[in-house]
Amino acid sequence: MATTSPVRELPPSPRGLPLIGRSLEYARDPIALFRKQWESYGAVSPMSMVGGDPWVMLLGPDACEVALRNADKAFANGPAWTYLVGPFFGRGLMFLDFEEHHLHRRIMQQAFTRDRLAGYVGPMHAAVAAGLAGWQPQDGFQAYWALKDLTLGIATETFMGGAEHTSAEEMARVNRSFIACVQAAAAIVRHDLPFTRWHRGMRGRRVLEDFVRGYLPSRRAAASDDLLSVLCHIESDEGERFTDDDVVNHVIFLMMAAHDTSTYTLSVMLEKLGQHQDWQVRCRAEVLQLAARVGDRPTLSDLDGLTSLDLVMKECLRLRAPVPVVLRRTVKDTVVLGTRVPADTYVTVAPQFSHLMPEYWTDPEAFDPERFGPERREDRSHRYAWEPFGGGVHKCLGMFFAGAEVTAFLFRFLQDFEWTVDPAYVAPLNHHSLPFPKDGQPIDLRRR
Ligand code: HEM
Repeated sequence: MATTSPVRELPPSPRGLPLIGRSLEYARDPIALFRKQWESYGAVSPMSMVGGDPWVMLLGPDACEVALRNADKAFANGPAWTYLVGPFFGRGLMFLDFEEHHLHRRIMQQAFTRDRLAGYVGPMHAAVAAGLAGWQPQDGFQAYWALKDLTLGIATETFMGGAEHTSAEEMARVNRSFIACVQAAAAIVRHDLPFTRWHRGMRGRRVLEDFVRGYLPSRRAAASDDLLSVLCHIESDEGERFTDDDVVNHVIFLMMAAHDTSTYTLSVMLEKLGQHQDWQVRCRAEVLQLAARVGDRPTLSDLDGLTSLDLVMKECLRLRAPVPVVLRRTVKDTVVLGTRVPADTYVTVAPQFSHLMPEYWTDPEAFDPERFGPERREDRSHRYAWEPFGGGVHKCLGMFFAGAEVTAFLFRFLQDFEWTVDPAYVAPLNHHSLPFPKDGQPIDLRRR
């Protein structure tokens, strides 16, 4: 006779501090918190975070897979992400669920086809060249902040067609507004009161809306290759299109989704390539070979051939995922690996922990890009062992865009510069919202 194991109930959550639960512990050292939870409870553990609501943490690829695949439609994105950053990025694709998400994703996919991506690569090269022209080689060069400006330049070129008529000063204000919106996610006071982070985030959102809305008439009037224009004109196979509000919401979310994640990925790559000169030399040799063959402006297919850079990018995303956790909220009771998770529970899904589990990776803390090479393919140890771009229906729509952006940048950078980072350096990370190096990621930079 078949037997079924009884469903376990979650043990009570450790209390943490009033109002903020264990958020500070997360902000201090998320990996240490993941390990503590894993050792105390295993894959499904109780948590307490900001707001005092019940939270659950899912650790390891099996548990992450259940939530990301979402076979019984128990996990929703909107109510979870809205809680964290909804007023600033709400109604972006990642915030939509089920039928509505399906409809918007169907339309938006048209903006990320291979042909469209190939069209974004030209403006990327132009923005990289313009951005790098201002980099002054020196010891302790603050790479992270320079990269942040440069990737905003890429986003402005590829998303907004260069944002003609916006002065450098206004662009700097737009950049500050993004930062205000992202940082508002970590606010303890989550109301629009003067002088609070939340308030600065709300003000930032208004700046961003005015900025994007100002370009709608010209982009609706004539189709061009930038993402804003593409979103104005694309339709799904069934003829569905975005309204003006949809376009504004999607572009603001896309700029956020693309900006911090790519900046951090590049910053980690500069750190690791600065510490591991053998890899820097290897990647440069590949780039020089490509440049000798195709010149200054490689196409998307040319960039695909930079295989060493691809290995390094994958390894950096494993060691330091730009999105270490994704959020969900249960819309009904469900069971994860035998443990009941009640309806209306916030759920933290932690891909970053899977990336460091010795069960799936040899010497997981070591920088070893070759582990992704055809001989080893450690990422195949489990379908969800490596999931920096998430999984299931919400899997990152911009992953190939990010790959193109990163390789377009390094294609130019490796030719023009060489750099070192002390092998003993450990980046001091701020984890209040998406991670970034508090010291600006210093590198010793020389022109070649
Ligand atoms: C290295 C860079 C990036 C990383 C690590 C990353 C990571 C992620 C992750 C983990 C998710 C899933 C969120 C969830 O499941 O709730 C996601 C969603 C998304 N990302 Fe990215 N992302 C990156 C770059 C980009 C770029 C460059 C774009 C756009 C140009 C982009 C657009 C999106 C969109 C539209 C979604 C929502 C997909 C949906 O909900 O259907 N991302 N990203």
